[in-house]
Amino acid sequence: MLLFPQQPQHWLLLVVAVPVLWYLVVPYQGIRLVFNEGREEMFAIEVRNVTKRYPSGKGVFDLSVEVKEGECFGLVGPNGAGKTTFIEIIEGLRIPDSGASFVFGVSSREEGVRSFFGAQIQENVPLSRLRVFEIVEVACAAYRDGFSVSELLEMVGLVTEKRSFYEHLSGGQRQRLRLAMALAGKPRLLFLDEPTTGLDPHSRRVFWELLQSLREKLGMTIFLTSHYMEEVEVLCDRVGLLVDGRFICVGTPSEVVAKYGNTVFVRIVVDEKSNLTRAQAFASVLEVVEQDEREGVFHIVSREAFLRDLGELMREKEVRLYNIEFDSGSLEDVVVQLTGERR
Ligand SMILES: Nc1ncnc2c1ncn2[C@@H]1O[C@H](COP(=O)(O)OP(=O)(O)OP(=O)(O)O)[C@@H](O)[C@H]1O
Repeated sequence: MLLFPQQPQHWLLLVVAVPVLWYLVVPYQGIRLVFNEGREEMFAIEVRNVTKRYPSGKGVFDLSVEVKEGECFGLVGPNGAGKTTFIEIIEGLRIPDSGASFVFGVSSREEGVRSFFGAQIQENVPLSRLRVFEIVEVACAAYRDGFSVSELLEMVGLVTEKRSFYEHLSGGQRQRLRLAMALAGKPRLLFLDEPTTGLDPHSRRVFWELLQSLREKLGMTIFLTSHYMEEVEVLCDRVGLLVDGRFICVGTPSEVVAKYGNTVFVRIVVDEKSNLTRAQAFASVLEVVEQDEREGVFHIVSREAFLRDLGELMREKEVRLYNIEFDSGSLEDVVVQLTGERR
């Protein structure tokens, strides 16, 4: 009767019953489809208008973000901006005052949300008197269908250190061990909170390479916080800059630099008969980074203003150019500039 209604009242029942069942049953199964401009899409992370205000007035305010499956999203911002608060709301460890967040369609408030992600434990967890393989064994014991101890040690390059005590590992090895623990349950989503803080530049690069190769192999989504903009440029598809609990900008690192960066550098080289020493008097030069008679690097107001100055110099002083290169600055320049503007 319900499948092939004959009577108008049965049609009415069908029209009412199906949406009600859909609403009740689908979230229960942990499946929630997001209807987005006619497309059906389920995000790895979806946060809608989340606010958490602490008694001090600090916190995070009206934050929304969507992270696609397989994407690497970087959350950056100064100390106290609200990064940990935001990440812990998504993980279900803090309850927001308002708004909602979902991981693969499951509300962060539900216990089951934990099955989707792995997170790196913090340095202050007491592990020092345990050996590497014992620590990984404990992590593996929590999952039925996760990776084995030997798979994990292989993945993070700690096979030869498996009998070493945690306290004897280098900073880079400890971070790789924490990564192994986070990966134990074969998570679809990995949370990394400042994963390379305290590492030397070489160990940091080793960690980046490891993460990139694991991402290629396992295809997981990554949500990380970082204070290193180079790390974000190397690893992340998109970045969100959080200041005082609010997003100032979200986009790919190059979009953010192109849209918000007003730091422009120029390097010019002139021929041997020309002299560049007058260049620092240009109105368009904010700062001389380096300069000698034939070559100079300047932090400038804009390309247009500098080219006007240079045109004048070439006409009046017969300066001939060998080479000119502009550089828009880095994500770090933009973040420093935007963060400073808000302070
Ligand atoms: N449980 C809490 N109770 C009261 N205030 C808190 C609590 N947790 C964080 N705060 C405050 O909220 C603000 C945001 O803190 P949060 O730790 O989220 O920032 P963060 O961006 O992760 O900082 P950092 O980069 O230093 O780790 C800070 O001013 C902090 O003091």
